[in-house]
Parts: sequence; C-alpha cells; structure tokens
Amino acid sequence: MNAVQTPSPLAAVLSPEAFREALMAKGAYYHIHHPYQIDMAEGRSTPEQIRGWVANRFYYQVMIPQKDAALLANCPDADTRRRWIQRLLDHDGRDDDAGGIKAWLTLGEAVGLTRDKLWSQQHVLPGVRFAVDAYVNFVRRASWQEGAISSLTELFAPLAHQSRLDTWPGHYPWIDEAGYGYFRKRLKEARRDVEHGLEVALAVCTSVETQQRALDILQFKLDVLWSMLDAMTLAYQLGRPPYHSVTERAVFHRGLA
Ligand SMILES: O=C(O)c1cc(C(=O)O)c2c(n1)C(=O)C(=O)c1cc(C(=O)O)[nH]c1-2
Repeated sequence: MNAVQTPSPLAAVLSPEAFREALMAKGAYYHIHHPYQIDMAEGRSTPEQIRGWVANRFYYQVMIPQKDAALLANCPDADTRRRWIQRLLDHDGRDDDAGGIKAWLTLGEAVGLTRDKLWSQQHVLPGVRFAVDAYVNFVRRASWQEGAISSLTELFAPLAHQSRLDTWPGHYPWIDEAGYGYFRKRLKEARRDVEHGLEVALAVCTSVETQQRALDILQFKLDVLWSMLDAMTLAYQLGRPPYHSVTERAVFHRGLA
C-alpha cells in the first residue's frame, strides 16, 4: 500500500498559472482512480455492479440541479446567475433538449433498470445519500464562489465520460447503445462549466488562505465522489450491503422528507 502523504499546506501565494496547476494536480484523487470505476472501465464488472452504479449515481444526478439552485439563491450577481442557470437547464431540460436527468433514465433502461426503479430510489445506499447530501448542504451554506469552486471536480469529468464511451461498448455488449447519450452530452457541458468555475476561482483566490481553502474544498468534493464508490464497493463487490449481518432485506431508509 502507498504511504499516505498529507498534502503540505501552501507556503506562499501561487501565481494564477501555478494555482491552476495545483487545482489540476488534485486530479490524482479523482474517482476515476477508484477500483470500482477501474473495474467498470476494464470490463470486470457484473451487470449487477453496473446497475448498482447507475441506480446510485441517479441520486447525484437528481440532486445536482438542487445544488445549483442553492448556489443561485446565494448569488447576488445577476450576470453570474444568468450563466449559472444553464446548469439547471442542462439537467432539467428545456425545449428540444430533454436534459441530463432524462438521459440518465435512458441509461438506466439501457442497463435494465426501469424508470420507476430509478425514481423510487430503492437502491440508493445510505452512504451514497449521505455523501451527495453533504455536497448539497455544503453549497447551501457556502458563499456562491465557494460553491462554484466545489464544482471543479468537473475539470476531470470529461476523462471519465470519454473512458466510458471508449471502453463500455466493447466490454458490455448487453448495454443498449442508446444509454450512452448522457456521457456524450456531458463532454461539452462539463468543459463549459469548468471554464466558468475556474474563472471564479482565479478571480477570488488571490491569497494563500483563499487558495488553500479552494484546494481544501476541491478535496472535500473528491471525498464525496470517492465515498460514493466506497459504499457501492461494500454493497455490490464485497457483498456487505447495510445490515447484511442482520437481514437480507434492504431495510435502509429511502431519504427522510
Ligand atoms: O460521471 C462522472 O464521473 C461525473 C463526475 C462529476 C463530478 O466530478 O462531480 C459530475 C458529473 N459526472 C456529471 O455528469 C455532472 O453533471 C456533474 C455536475 C457536477 C457538479 O459538481 O456540479 N459534477 C458533475
């Protein structure tokens, strides 16, 4: 096992280029390196494991627009709101764009999950729910600039989407091709989102303290994504879903209204 390296705190303020590089370096901890995701990319996942991932990630998908709405609610700047609102429309859809949530439902059907099953959230593991809720609650309480910085894991997301487009059809011929629309759609949307997110980060993080804070926020978000996959590993790879030692029934709560 690798020795755990505690990242050293910033000693001096970084130039904009060096700060950008420090943010990019966080890609080393992106969930694309999680064994669950590696197994999916390398063709070792069972249909149940893929379905588990799609059903659990659906919770992230439905909460992202609520997270972005929380950021909008905290943002007093109309120009920023006008740009940021696009993220809600990307997921919720508009006119002839059905939106990301519907595209994810199509992915669900492509892997054998009905829309009702996804909407029921019956497969969403408590660990996944808690991780996603931690993200949404962070953005609810943070300044809109810190909320924007927490979206910067999207710097690395196109890699993840492209890798699925490149590897899944070969490994999993049982997945209907129609399911891949979501990943294709996100490639360009994520690139546009991070341009804006980076603009905000570079504008506000001009001291050691604010740059360190941004790196810490990004690490928090990486932890959210990693923890989601940890919960799925226990449930779908190691056969230890919640209460496995007590019952075979999925008794965990489906979210408290
Ligand atoms: O599939 C992925 O690996 C992945 C990761 C992330 C991310 O890094 O948070 C997002 C997405 N996908 C995604 O599709 C998406 O719409 C999205 C929005 C956000 C955000 O933080 O606002 N992250 C992500």
